Amino acid sequence: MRARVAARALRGAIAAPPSKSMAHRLLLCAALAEGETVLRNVPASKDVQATLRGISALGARVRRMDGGAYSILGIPTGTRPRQAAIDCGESGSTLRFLVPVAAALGVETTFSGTGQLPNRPLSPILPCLAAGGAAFHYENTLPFTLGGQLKPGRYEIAGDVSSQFITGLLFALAALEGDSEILLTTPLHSGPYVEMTLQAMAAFGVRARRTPLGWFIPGGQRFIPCDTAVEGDYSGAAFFLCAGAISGDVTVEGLSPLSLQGDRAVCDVLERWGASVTRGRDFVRVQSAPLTGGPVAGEDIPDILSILAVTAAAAQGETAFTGAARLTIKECDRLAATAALISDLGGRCRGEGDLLAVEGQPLAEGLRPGGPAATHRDHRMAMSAAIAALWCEGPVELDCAECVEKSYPDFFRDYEMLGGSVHVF
Ligand SMILES: O=C(O)C1=C[C@@H](OP(=O)(O)O)[C@@H](O)[C@H](O)C1
Ligand SMILES: C=C(OP(=O)(O)O)C(=O)O
Repeated sequence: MRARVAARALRGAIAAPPSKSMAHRLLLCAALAEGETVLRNVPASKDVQATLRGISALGARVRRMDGGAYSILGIPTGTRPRQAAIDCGESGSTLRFLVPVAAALGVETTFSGTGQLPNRPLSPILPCLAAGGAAFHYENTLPFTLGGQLKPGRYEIAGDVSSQFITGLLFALAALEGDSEILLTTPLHSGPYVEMTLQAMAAFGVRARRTPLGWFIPGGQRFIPCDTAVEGDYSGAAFFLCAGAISGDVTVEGLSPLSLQGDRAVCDVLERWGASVTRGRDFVRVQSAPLTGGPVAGEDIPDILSILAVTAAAAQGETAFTGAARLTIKECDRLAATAALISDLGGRCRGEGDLLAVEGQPLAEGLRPGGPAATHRDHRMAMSAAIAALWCEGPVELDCAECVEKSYPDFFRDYEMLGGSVHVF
């Protein structure tokens, strides 16, 4: 499905979508708990559907309630399935969280996936799982089957490929009877995501302690079921907050200023660049103002780098994002795709090594042509392209509109609510 989108400015208020990252985590904890958890404000995104399928396959009983809530009966200790098959769709989080968890539960599980997922890295976690008791034969693609039984102990892993491996290990090791330790062999990137993991675990009464080189996870802990709601998503909201900064006045409701989400940094970056940012108790409002770009460290905030680059294209001066190499292993090579998107629409951007560099041009100095935009079927590229339409004279034509369903199914509805035009064909 293609879409032609256009907007001169976006104005108004929308509700933040629920956080996909927090939903994955709370669902995992609920699956590991004994008894019934009620989880409210669960996103309808495809990735979260994949995690719901995954925990069901491992033995959790999932029931949809009214209004986006779910009841989850945790995986019973005595009657776990011996085998399971999980289609992770395109969700890296689902795969990388569930691989160590399945091994901790001792359920022989076949993991499959679509899109780029079979090509995204999994190998960094496999040696430590093998040393810890898991058994598998992995040929650098999916499907692959993992069996064996993970034991408590010492797990060494790189911190700079994907933090999702560490999140998965934290869940898995906390479900074992003995004490364990995670040791980072390289510095941690995407660190705030690990903090979100610890926060989700704490909501279920489970703890891990930071050590100089990793985490200590006491064994014999129990995940205690609870009734909780998924918080609003800064990663999805970032698209419209950036739109407010480029041209307009956008309020996103349901965003907590206390959230541990690393992508909350979008507010600080936009403010530093000159936008007017108001942080309320439960909302963020961004109003446009003349923007001047400036350097951004991207190591911890990979999911907002593309939309920040699109925003920097409408700012005065050059903006350099460091830590951009990790964008090459997302749903597409987002480093190349972001540079191509901005360049194809008439802006200036290059991606090289660990650097994404944008040469901006303020709106007052003229609009860019617009035209076709390649999404590579990547939700964050599609949403970035739609916001880039704000600095384009003509419409922007996306080659795939439905890919937004991976994280933000209502994206185009919200785009229209704020005054943008969307024609799907
Ligand atoms: O843990 C998470 O919820 C995520 C971690 C990040 O991945 P990396 O840790 O691989 O950077 C991020 O890009 C992804 O969208 C969600
Ligand atoms: C990379 C993403 O998610 P995942 O790694 O879970 O597929 C994302 O949402 O941009």
